[in-house]
Amino acid sequence: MSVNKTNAFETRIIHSFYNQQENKGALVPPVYQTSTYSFSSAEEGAACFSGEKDGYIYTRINNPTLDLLEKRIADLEGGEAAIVFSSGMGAITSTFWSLVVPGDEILVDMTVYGCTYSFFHGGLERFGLKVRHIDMSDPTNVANAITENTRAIFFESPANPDMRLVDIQAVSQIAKCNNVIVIVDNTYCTPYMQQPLTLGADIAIHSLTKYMSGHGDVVAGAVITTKEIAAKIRMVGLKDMTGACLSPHDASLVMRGMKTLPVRLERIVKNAQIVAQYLESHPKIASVIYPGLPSFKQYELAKKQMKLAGGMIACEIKGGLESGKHFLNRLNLFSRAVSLGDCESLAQHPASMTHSTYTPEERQFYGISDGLLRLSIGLEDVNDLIEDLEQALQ
Ligand SMILES: C/C=C(/N=C/c1c(COP(=O)(O)O)cnc(C)c1O)C(=O)O
Repeated sequence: MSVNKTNAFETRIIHSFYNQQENKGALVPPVYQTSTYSFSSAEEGAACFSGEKDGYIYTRINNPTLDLLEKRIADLEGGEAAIVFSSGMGAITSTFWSLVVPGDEILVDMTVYGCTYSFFHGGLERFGLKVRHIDMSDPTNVANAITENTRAIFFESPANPDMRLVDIQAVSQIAKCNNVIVIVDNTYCTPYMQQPLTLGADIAIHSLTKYMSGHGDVVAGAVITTKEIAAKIRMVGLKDMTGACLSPHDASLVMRGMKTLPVRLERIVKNAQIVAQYLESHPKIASVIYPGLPSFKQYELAKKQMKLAGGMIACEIKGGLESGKHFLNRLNLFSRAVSLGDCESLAQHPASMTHSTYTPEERQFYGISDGLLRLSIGLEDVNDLIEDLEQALQ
């Protein structure tokens, strides 16, 4: 079976870059669960370390199982190369530690995942970088904010947890004119729904923990970009700065989960649309933020930029924090859990959980209200999900 670029996404995500007959006929790629590799001679070892010869040196740097996952992910995102990591935060930190130096400035959208926020303000700023948050929902704000020290622009679209979108193509065009790199965290969408690199971004980042693996059983991350930037992130960020390498076994779990990504997302999005419409019509719900609703502020951009509206819903319950907690505590089918993109539907309270790294003043400023809830819609029967929400809203 040989699969190539002419095959569809759904076919490539299952088969690409693996030949069964070259692996004793094994239907599923063998897992190279090894930490290190032997050399046939001292000369070969030296040649591998010097880069004269392509070869495997040590699994923190590369590994055949990790290679296969990296090739597949790069292909799916339309990038030249990819590196995988032991977490999404490993991907983010390895990327920045490889590319920035003290004095550089980074422009960040108003809202990002809590630990990413902590890394920017508790990590990069501590080492002499300037981190500025701007409202990237209007690309002209980006153009007006760039200075000669601006090195990178970072955003999530949709953003965790308030679903803000950024026009990737518009911001990438502005950045390119100013020689600034654009880094997009594409965790909420996956390449099935949105491909930032084909829209002009330089680097796409994933928490593979989420939709890509999709079964709540692995923590992993990935970066997709050009061969040149990937080599730098691998040999500096991964190898020396963070060491955040992915285990070959966990890489095989990610590849197993990825095989069903298209069908999982198609069903998840159908469920999410029905749940969002139900919540929007409920008298106890103050607001619902979901890209598939015409009431979504950036509905036109969502339709233009995203193949599907996604599985994440943000909503505000009337009565703020207390009624939000009451609602969460009454859920039976939804799991009260952080993370997202699993087969199981999850519900959490950003202000006290995933975004508790923000101070109350910061949450106020960045629009993460105390009453905001985040739902990750899974694969359960949608009537069962609605029934659980209905009884929790009593
Ligand atoms: C508990 C984790 C949550 N998120 C994580 C996350 C990461 C970081 O990814 P690892 O968790 O390091 O794989 C990166 N980028 C985005 C948009 C994310 O949502 C959560 O929100 O619930």
